[in-house]
Amino acid sequence: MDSNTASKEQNSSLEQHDEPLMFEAKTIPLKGIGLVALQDIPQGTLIIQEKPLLVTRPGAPAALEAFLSSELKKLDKASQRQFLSLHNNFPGKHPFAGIMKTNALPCGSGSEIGAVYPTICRINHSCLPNSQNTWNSDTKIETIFAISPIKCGEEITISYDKGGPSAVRQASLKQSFGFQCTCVVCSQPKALLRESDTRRSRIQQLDGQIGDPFRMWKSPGESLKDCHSLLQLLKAEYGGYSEPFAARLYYDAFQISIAHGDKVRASIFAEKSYEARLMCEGGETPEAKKVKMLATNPSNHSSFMVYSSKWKNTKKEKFGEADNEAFERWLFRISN
Ligand SMILES: C[S@@+](CC[C@H](N)C(=O)[O-])C[C@H]1O[C@@H](n2cnc3c(N)ncnc32)[C@H](O)[C@@H]1O
Repeated sequence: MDSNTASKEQNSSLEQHDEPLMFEAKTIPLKGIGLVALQDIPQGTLIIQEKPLLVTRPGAPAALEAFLSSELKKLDKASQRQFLSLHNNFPGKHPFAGIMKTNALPCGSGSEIGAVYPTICRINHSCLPNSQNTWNSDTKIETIFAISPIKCGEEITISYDKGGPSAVRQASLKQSFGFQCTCVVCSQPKALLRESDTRRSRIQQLDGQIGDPFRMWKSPGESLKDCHSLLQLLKAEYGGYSEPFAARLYYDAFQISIAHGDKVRASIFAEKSYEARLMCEGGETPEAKKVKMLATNPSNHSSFMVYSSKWKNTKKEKFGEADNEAFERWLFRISN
């Protein structure tokens, strides 16, 4: 099926939804089908939510093919058609496994289990995406939220990459998805791309450093400073729309603070993590609910004072300042 026919079919199945759609499926030059906004979409908007067509775990191609073939037989004809119309970058002996490999999104961050969706799987990649995909393990539904404002006519994009500088991203996108990325980041003039590469490499490095439990234990002040540096880098690289990363970063800062007994900062970090999650996945995921609860009761976390009580709050401590910069320095324990 060519991509024009496939996008027409896609739109006719979308028209069966009750709500007016914020987007349409369209052929995008050099990308096959993509989703394009039919209206301005504000940041934090739920664009679409879908149940999986098929869920699977990784396996050898032949075994996966047999599993998918039997799962496919259990679907109704319309769903079978939707699955078979999805793009396949790996045609050949194992067509069902190829469709899965091209389209499956992980059911949760780092999960080996993946799922495909009739419409969400039409969303193309950008290294500066305007949307985020999230699996809700309670409702078993995948959501797409706008993580930055999207203009009418703009393509809706998510990120397929695992971060890092452009050469690393390009190689992995080429190998896993068969395309050369020409997004706004990758097609910047060389000097700007170099600056972006430096920031993204440093972002990866800081991210790894912050997650090191030994450092959180022995040098929590340094870990917290890294969180602050990472936040500045994210703001520079993602133009102020860094919520998907900030949600995790604030949760790391929460964990560092609570493990050394600082309930006040921990509560603020948990609230900030919740606000960031609200923008990119809504308030109904188990992760968002948990962090909201921790903002109210930070000491409910299992690592409360596990490393030390050296940051236990005293009545004398002055919590926060009116001025934003001073407040940030206080929050991240940055001395002059
Ligand atoms: C999950 S599908 C996305 C929808 C797909 N375009 C379609 O026609 O159904 C992934 C495939 O879309 C294409 N694709 C996604 N993002 C792209 C991009 N930024 N540039 C070029 N092709 C892209 C690649 O062929 C990739 O393997």
